[in-house]
Amino acid sequence: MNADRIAALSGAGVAVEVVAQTGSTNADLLGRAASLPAPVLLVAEHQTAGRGRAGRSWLSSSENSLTFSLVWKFDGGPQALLGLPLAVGVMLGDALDRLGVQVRLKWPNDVLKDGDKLAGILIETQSAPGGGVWAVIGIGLNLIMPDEVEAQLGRSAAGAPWLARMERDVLMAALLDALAAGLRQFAQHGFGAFCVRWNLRHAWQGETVVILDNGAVLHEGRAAGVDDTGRLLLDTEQGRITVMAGDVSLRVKA
Ligand SMILES: O=C(O)CCCC[C@@H]1SC[C@@H]2NC(=O)N[C@@H]21
Repeated sequence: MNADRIAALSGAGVAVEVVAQTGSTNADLLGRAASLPAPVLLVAEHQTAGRGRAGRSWLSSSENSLTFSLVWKFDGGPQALLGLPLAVGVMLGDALDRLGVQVRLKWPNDVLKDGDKLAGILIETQSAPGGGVWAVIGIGLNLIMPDEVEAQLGRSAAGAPWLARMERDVLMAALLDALAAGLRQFAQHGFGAFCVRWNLRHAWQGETVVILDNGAVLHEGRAAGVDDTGRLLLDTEQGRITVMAGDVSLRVKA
């Protein structure tokens, strides 16, 4: 992939860097955030220590996935980022739709294609000394899922062969444009500007789900979308509750 070409194809005005290999693009940008004057996109052709949500690792194949992080500074404290991971899911969903791949979203921020995970989003943050907060938005997109990666994951994951045939620089520029426009909108209006679109893409709307914490079931109920701060609404036997954290899984029928 070519950084100059991605920057030229994109209208986002964001600095672009491409490296052949690194441990984790998120770790790299978190380490540099304090010295960055403006947003930077870092793309890695290969990651050796990709990080996933909840301390998990992120496995991907070099040839068949896109792994990148975008660092963005927001005014305000951590509150300003409420719902950001979900909003990024909407930005990706809209961009992928335009590229001909229909996706849905699983709370809090997985991108699904035909029920399997197509992309994962990991946002890590750091306070800026003079005020504000840096968000490092890391995205791993599976273009084609090779059998050996699926075997290591222990589950099936989606691929998007149509995207895999696209020129990588063109695909990356399209995603960068969607993210930059979306992040500017988020900075002004917060998750409220994305909530309706998230709910329209909700993969498990009305389905009976369980909320898990380290594998233990915390709640069970019907998924009813998210509120305007990004919390999952769950209709349980005791009434509606809001869920702030955890993994959601479809209930396995007895
Ligand atoms: O667990 C998840 O679903 C989130 C996965 C996020 C993976 C991406 S790949 C690029 C960036 N760098 C990392 O180390 N992780 C994110």
